[in-house]
Parts: sequence; structure tokens; C-alpha cells
Amino acid sequence: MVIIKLENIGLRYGVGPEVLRDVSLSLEEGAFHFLTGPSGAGKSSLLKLMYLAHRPTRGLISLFGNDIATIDRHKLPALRREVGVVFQEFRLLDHLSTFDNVALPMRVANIHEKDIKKHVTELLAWVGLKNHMDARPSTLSGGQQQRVALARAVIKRPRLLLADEPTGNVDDKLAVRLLHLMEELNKLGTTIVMATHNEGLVRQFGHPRICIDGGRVEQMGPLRPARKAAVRMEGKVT
Ligand SMILES: Nc1ncnc2c1ncn2[C@@H]1O[C@H](COP(=O)(O)OP(=O)(O)OP(=O)(O)O)[C@@H](O)[C@H]1O
Repeated sequence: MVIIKLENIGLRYGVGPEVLRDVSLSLEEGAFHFLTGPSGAGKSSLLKLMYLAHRPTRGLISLFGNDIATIDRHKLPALRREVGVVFQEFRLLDHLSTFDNVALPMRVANIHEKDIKKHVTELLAWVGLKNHMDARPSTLSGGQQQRVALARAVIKRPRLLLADEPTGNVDDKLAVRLLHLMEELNKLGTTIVMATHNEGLVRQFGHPRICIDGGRVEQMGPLRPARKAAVRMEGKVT
């Protein structure tokens, strides 16, 4: 199944120049792609389009088989809830603790508190934040906040994960650990697009890349998953 499809997309901010031009791509369920390209190339803009945070100036987007231009606006929040997203600026809620930030998507989905406690505690331990569960995000380091943002994005095991440099603020060892977490999620069926400047990680994990330069997709590896997409299963992420 095609998870997201972009056809001849153009995007401009206000009256500025087009920052994305003639972008067409289609991602199959279970794919894992690195999104690479120089600073200012349009990686964040592309991820925000895929999250439906921006509307394209031209072209078509279809998410989980729904044409975004014609879909009933009331259905958009439900679609977005199937997408996990890590923004460069994290967007954590500072009036909530680390635990409550990560628990939020599960609470919105009315999951039982007992299950929330179990899953959130396990996931925060996995990302090395066991001792910071009660901390407010503003008291954490940049790398710690980034891990909270990633944990929040994956806790409900989204169908699609869009991660904008999710390892940009952590050391290499932790970056590899976070990549392993994303690989586990991918094996369980989540389609992943991860923007990164870290060529070492791209080489080590070897997923095909979507390379963007000057707003154009320059080069792409195979868009189908390298291995058979795993069936979605119940259970925990870690
Ligand atoms: N909100 C905005 N308003 C106007 N222009 C914007 C806005 N956001 C991004 N741009 C412009 O769009 C272009 C692409 O920016 P984008 O942030 O998508 O690049 P990027 O590849 O993610 O860069 P980086 O690797 O530095 O994060 C840049 O020229 C940038 O100045």
C-alpha cells in the first residue's frame, strides 16, 4: 500500500520563491528513507508538507489513500494522529512533565492509564531518560528534549514517522541507539522518513535516501522497502 504520494508539488512561503519544485514521490508501507541535502535545501519544508502542516502551492498530496485537497477538513486531525512527527524545534509542552509529554498521544487515544504508565516508563528508560520523567522540558538539555520529542512521536506506534534531524543534538553512541529504536518501529510496520546531515548514520544503516537540493528531489534510492514490510502487531515499542 502507498502511504504517501506527492505529485508535482510546489511550495512557496508567502510571495517568496518556490522552495520546493516539481517534487514527485511515493512511499510504500514499511519503507525507511533518509532525507538528505544541504542546509536550506527544503528538507524541513518537505516533512511539514507531508505532515499537512503546510498546503502545497501546486500539486497533489495523498496520505493513506486520501487526497488532501478534497478530503473533508474534519477528517484531517484523525489522519494526523496516525503520523508521528519530530520537529527540529521539538515543540514540547512546558507545563507538562517529560512523562506527561510522552503520554499525551496515548491519553488522547483513551488508552488505559496502567498501560500508559508501563509503555511510557519503558520507552523513557530506553532513550536514557529514566531519571528525568518528572522534569519539565525547559530544565532538560537539548539532546534530552530531543529524546522526549522522539519518544512522544513513536509511543503510539504511528503508521508514518517524519523525523527532522532527530539525532542532531545527541552524541554518536546515543544516535545509533535511537536509530535502533526507529529500526524496531520500522520492523513493526511504521514507514519512516528521517532528515539528517549525519552521513555516518546514513552509511551505517544503509537505508535508501531521498536527496533534495534547491527544492528539487535530485536522486532517490528504491522507494519500496528493502525487506518485506512487517505486519502491524500489538505490543510495545521497546
Ligand atoms: N516559514 C518560512 N518562511 C519563509 N521561508 C521559509 C520558511 N521556512 C523555510 N523557509 C525557506 O525555505 C527554504 C528551505 O528551508 P528548509 O527549512 O525546508 O530547509 P532544510 O533543508 O530543512 O534546511 P536545514 O538543513 O538547515 O534544516 C530556505 O530557503 C528557507 O529560508
